Amino acid sequence: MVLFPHAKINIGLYITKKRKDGFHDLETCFFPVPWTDVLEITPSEGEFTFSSSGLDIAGVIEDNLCYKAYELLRKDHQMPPVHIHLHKIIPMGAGLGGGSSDAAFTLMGLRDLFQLPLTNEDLQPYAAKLGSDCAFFLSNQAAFGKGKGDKLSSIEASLKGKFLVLLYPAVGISTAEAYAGVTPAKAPVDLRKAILKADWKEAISNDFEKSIFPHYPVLASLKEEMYTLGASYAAMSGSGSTIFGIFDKKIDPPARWADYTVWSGWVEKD
Ligand SMILES: C[C@@](CO)(OP(=O)(O)O)[C@H](O)COP(=O)(O)OP(=O)(O)OC[C@H]1O[C@@H](n2ccc(N)nc2=O)[C@H](O)[C@@H]1O
Ligand SMILES: Nc1ncnc2c1ncn2[C@@H]1O[C@H](COP(=O)(O)OP(=O)(O)O)[C@@H](O)[C@H]1O
Repeated sequence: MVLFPHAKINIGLYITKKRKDGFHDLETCFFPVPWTDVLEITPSEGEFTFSSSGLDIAGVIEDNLCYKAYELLRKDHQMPPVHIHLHKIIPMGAGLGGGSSDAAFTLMGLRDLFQLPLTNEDLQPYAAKLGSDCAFFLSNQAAFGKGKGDKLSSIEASLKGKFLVLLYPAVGISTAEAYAGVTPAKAPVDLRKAILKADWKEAISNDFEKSIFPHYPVLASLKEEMYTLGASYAAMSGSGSTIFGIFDKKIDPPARWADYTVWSGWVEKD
């Protein structure tokens, strides 16, 4: 079975509270982006095995979220061993949620491969244990997230018909460190309402930009460059360092971005 775990971007991100469990409460809108890894799951003999190609993934196999997803599901459901091959394309530590997406798609892939009687909703508690962002990837649809990012509700907003440009400038930012740099505060807007209006540029922001941009001024200038190129909205995704721009027409990435990882494409589905 071959699956295509996709990336996400956050449009609006407000960190509202430090929780007793050390995590933070946030308010954000997640949007799926069709930049994908390739994940193959096949039944195997003997024991669980894992291989990867494409971008190097740090750590041992036991650290990999695909392995963790398999182990977590296996505790409650009888499953034979599998071989997982992950072709890693989505940059890591980039604010694109690629690892969480791999984990969520592993859960759904195992469920489908072994016909486990589980709905996507039944998979939510497993996803929440694997990562705060993980539950979002169980449905390929824009969602408002609160709590740790795992309390989701659907939103009517969509990027369908927009041309998206994602620029990863190879600045690796640890999510935990990014959270540590933010002072939580009440969200300045009701994001669920603001996302339905047209003035995103004036109304919607990402709290991480305030603490991250002073350390990496290149990120602030890349965001400005997106606007110069005609973006209707530009921002950093999640804890960074990916900067994205939303356009009404196709643009060609400028030659000066040759050192960066760039993905661009039309969004074709809601
Ligand atoms: C910031 C966001 C925004 O969508 O995305 P990324 O930029 O990582 O893609 C997410 O909240 C990232 O979610 P995820 O990447 O799943 O984080 P986790 O693995 O659960 O947690 C990594 C670390 O981030 C911090 N963390 C994460 C989520 C949260 N609500 N509060 C936190 O304080 C904790 O220090 C935790 O140990
Ligand atoms: N299957 C996986 N793919 C990517 N990263 C993984 C995976 N499993 C574990 N990780 C770890 O998770 C970290 C965060 O990766 P990722 O979710 O892609 O980024 P982000 O949190 O910025 O959205 C990586 O640095 C990596 O060490």
